[in-house]
Amino acid sequence: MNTKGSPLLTTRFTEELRNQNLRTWEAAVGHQFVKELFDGSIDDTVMAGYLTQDYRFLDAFLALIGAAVASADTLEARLTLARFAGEVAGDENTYFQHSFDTLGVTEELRRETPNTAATTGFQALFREAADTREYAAILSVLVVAEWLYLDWATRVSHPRPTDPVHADWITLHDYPGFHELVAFLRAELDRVGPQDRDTAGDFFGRAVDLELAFFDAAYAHPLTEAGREVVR
Ligand SMILES: Cc1ncc(C[n+]2csc(CCO)c2C)c(N)n1
Repeated sequence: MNTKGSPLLTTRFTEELRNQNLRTWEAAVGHQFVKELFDGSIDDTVMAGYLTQDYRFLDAFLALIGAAVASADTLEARLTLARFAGEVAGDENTYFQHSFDTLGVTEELRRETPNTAATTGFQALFREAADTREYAAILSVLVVAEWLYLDWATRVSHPRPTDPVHADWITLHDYPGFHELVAFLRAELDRVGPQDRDTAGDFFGRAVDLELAFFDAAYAHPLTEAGREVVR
């Protein structure tokens, strides 16, 4: 028996959700983007486009964490989520600024680059989840965004690439605090999700679909060298 009094061998709720989306989940975690990030062969135009879109993702994501802080049902959870928001606003933002400089992605170019459908889809999903004001719905989206990234970053045992733009993107999704964060978010969804099964399953599934679409979009919409200021 575990602490909730369930038999040990029952599947965790978050595991169940992942199993329901396993094909798409595996396609995202084993994506060409992940392979090329680890072996350092990813094209700068692909990385520049990906990070330009992901910075918009980060903005909407921070708003979603705010909704999680507002809807959490315990002080402990609220404190953890608030600290998480602080981290996202710190280290993650620094990585983006350094990488845009290295890849020659100017603010102007970022302004002129339209959203891909996946970015717009994520922004809409984040807003929809936040607007439910339901902790389980919000957590379902947060769990996918964090757990799927932890999964790809930890699954491959290859040595880290040497380029900091590549290596630091992996490290941001595989350090002890991030493992703890994913453990916390999953435990929270395991706790509150089963009371809200349909909503949780709906938001979780749509988030997994978008994660795969987001990787695909990086190859469909590279930021061409002509548009960038520094071509390395
Ligand atoms: C498409 C996409 N999905 C998930 C993440 C992962 N992620 C999103 S915000 C954030 C900050 C918390 O550490 C992390 C890790 C991403 N970057 N881009």
